[in-house]
Amino acid sequence: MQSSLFASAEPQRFMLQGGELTLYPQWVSERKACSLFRWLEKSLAWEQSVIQIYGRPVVIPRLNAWYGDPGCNYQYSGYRLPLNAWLDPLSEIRTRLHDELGVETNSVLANLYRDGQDSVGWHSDDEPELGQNPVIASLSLGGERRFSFRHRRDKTMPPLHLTLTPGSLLVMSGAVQHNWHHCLPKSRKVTAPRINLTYRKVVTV
Ligand SMILES: O=C(O)CCC(=O)C(=O)O
Ligand SMILES: [Fe+2]
Repeated sequence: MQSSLFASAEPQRFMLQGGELTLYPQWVSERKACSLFRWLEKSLAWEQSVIQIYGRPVVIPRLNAWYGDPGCNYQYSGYRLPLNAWLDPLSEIRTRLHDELGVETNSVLANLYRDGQDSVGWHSDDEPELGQNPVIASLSLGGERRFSFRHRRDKTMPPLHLTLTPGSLLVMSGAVQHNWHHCLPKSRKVTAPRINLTYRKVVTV
């Protein structure tokens, strides 16, 4: 399935077995998405982390940075990201997620895909510190990218391909992380960098 670029700002819902995705195509205006992108690109504590895959060091093909409440520690693939204190524009989005959508978070993982060669491979956000069935709210800024889901076990389930446009918010909830993997593939068609803010709730603070 391929989502089209909706002119309407109506949320789109996708029922995935055991979970749900809600895509708000224009959660942030184009103008605001643009200024936020520029500010985040120059202001966040970006680093290119080195993770462990099958015991070997791998330099991730993107930059990332971690912000959150004190004690919100987050580790993936054997690497613990340094925790940074909230910056106002990041906490403003956190407050809006809570007030408008009832999504409670205490941290945010920012990703910067510098070009089409930057990516994130198939994974699910199922680290123990996020608890069972986490709600993850993901804001896209900058260049548009494709984002795909495939079932973790049942290969007969059709994959889902979304296009994440600047200003769009994707909320993943229910058993999405338990049942599905997601990825942001490399692409030769990409012409602009992208920043993604994935708001999360670390439950083992
Ligand atoms: O860039 C994205 O939209 C998603 C990134 C992601 O899946 C992650 O940080 O866990
Ligand atoms: Fe993820």
